[in-house]
Amino acid sequence: MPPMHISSDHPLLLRIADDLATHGWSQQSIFLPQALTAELAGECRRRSATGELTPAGIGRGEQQQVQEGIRGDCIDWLEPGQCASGDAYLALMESLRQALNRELFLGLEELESHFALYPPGAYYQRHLDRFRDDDSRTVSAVLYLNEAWQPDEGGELRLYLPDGRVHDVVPQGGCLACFLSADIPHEVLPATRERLSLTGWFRRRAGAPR
Ligand SMILES: O=C(O)CCC(=O)C(=O)O
Ligand SMILES: [Fe+2]
Repeated sequence: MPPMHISSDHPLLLRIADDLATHGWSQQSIFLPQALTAELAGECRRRSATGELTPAGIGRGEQQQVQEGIRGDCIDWLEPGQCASGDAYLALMESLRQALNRELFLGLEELESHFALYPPGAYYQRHLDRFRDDDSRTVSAVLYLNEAWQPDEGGELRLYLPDGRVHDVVPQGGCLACFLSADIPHEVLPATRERLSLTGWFRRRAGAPR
């Protein structure tokens, strides 16, 4: 993977900041170069094949439970230094973090991200990404890793917008969906094929004023 750097004043990142400020969400259909998307998809599949992905839980800490009736995906956290494609993604997200802080004064301090795989038929019921006992998740950013997703394969991310409308994001490879974690309820609809993503949350210090 060639080293990739996007400066924090790249127009794509400024557009995301502007969308978040104006609407609370943003969809960038061509966010990642195809080669990087393919490498990240390969890493997600590799982790699946070696059993590194595990059923995702609901909630935090000791209250965490696996409930397939609420969410049916398997996940594995991405840490720096694990793979070149992951590091390239983290570098991009660092530029996005700097852009959001500079443009929107969000005070985002860190990113947590995991690979996710939804088997066919799996879904994630409507929810908010902010935990009741921890308000540090501020911006959610979901990157899709699915090559040539067809419109009839389902698997949309359905956003419930503040104005009462819904917006469906097709999980097409290279597409990034961002939204304010506390403000936009959303759900993942079931798909007829395996659905891969890399989901990140920019966090502020827990307890910081909104
Ligand atoms: O994969 C998606 O489209 C969204 C996943 C999600 O909502 C979550 O992991 O909290
Ligand atoms: Fe979510």
